[in-house]
Amino acid sequence: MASVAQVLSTKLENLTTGNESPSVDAGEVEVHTAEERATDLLESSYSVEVKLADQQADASSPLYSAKSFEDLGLHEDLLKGIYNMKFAKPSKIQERALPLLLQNPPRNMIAQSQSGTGKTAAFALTILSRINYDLHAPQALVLSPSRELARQTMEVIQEMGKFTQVTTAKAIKDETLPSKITSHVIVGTPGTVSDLIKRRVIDAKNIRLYVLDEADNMLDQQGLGEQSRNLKRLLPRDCQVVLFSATWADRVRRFAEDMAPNSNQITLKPEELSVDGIKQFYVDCRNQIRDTKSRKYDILIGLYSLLTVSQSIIFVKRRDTADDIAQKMSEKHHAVVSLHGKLDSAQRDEVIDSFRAGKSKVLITTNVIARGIDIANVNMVVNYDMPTDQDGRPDPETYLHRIGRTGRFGRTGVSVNFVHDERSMSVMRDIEEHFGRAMIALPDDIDEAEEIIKKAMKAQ
Ligand SMILES: Nc1ncnc2c1ncn2[C@@H]1O[C@H](COP(=O)(O)OP(=O)(O)OP(=O)(O)O)[C@@H](O)[C@H]1O
Repeated sequence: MASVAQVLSTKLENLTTGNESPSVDAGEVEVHTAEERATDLLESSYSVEVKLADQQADASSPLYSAKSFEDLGLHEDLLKGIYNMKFAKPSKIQERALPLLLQNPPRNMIAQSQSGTGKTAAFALTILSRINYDLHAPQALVLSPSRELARQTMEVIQEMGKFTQVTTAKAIKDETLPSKITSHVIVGTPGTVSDLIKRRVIDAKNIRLYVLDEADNMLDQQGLGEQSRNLKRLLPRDCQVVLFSATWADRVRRFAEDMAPNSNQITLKPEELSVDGIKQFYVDCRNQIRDTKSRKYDILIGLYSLLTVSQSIIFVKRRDTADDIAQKMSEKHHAVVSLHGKLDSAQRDEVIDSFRAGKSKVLITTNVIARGIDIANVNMVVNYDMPTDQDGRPDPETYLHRIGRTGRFGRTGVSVNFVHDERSMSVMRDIEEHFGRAMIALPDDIDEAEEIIKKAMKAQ
């Protein structure tokens, strides 16, 4: 009979070689143009599956593209910006979305692509292509669900637009702003942006592009959804609405279509959403002699004392758990920071900046930064508490965003889920089923577990 370790390493190999992955039609992306979807209404279900012209081995990869940035017809100043950022070729979402986003007259867009595949550049290049640089007034408005993501997105737009005349402003809490913003692009969180429009610090009349990043999250939350919808009413009627996310739960699609009527759409199936570079494990903390709470913590500490992880993020449910673990791990000399909504703006900026700069190695956080944050060195994500919604139901969307903080743009990464009772096990199983991906049990022996994780981090 094979040992547990043998079974695990075979499973791991299968995962690495893709043998256990559900089959994905190589090189197919579903693109539904607005016209085609109008036909859908008349003729039951009609969808266009665009086959890539050049079906190479990796054509199913979301990073694969048959085109170059030149083929996408971008302005020379933008090409300079892109190449300066060391982007060689567009990713699949960039290749697919940009021609639709840049068509005239402008069309709304609802787009989906796996985490870490370059959605930000897709909308940033659209914004930078559409601005009238001679007009010193806000022309593009981007909403993000967190201040950390708004700050990051602003930096991407600035870097990409380095060779243009673009001016930018951040509309986030506690930011010092002029009495009238004349910058071309505003990136902010919904509450602050609404407030600034109400106070006429932002004049919305020239806004021609309204982008909701992590749009499903914004439209799904009561407060944010209402603010985003109210804001749209204040914008010019012909403003192009662009909604991006890695996840689009069915219940949110209706809101999205109201927000972005007659849109072009790019969609993925749930089983196409998992990023192959992220290997997903779980630790079963049940049936331990000690109570599960301290056992969970012991296993966490055990993992961290053995593993050399460049940087990692630990997700917990509650703010006080984040602080508690951060304090205990600091006492064990780990370079840890915690980030959650109880911190003030300055503290939040300091924490994320320190983590981004690599000064701290472990970030313990709640769902506040589950989405969008892009830090290349993060090679492990721990779900210390499995993600559930307010009613305690499994939350596969949040799960996918959390683990997507690693394995960015083709890098390898590992996620480790902590299961401590029947409930958390059932949450994990539901999430597995939702995405059609098996998570691999790590053995109780911490040294063995470490070997497996290390191997997965190096795989590819
Ligand atoms: N064409 C490209 N070539 C090389 N790197 C790229 C390209 N496009 C984007 N990237 C890089 O890939 C990383 C992930 O991009 P981005 O943050 O836009 O992902 P995303 O799809 O928005 O992910 P998420 O769903 O997590 O928000 C970034 O570091 C970005 O600089």
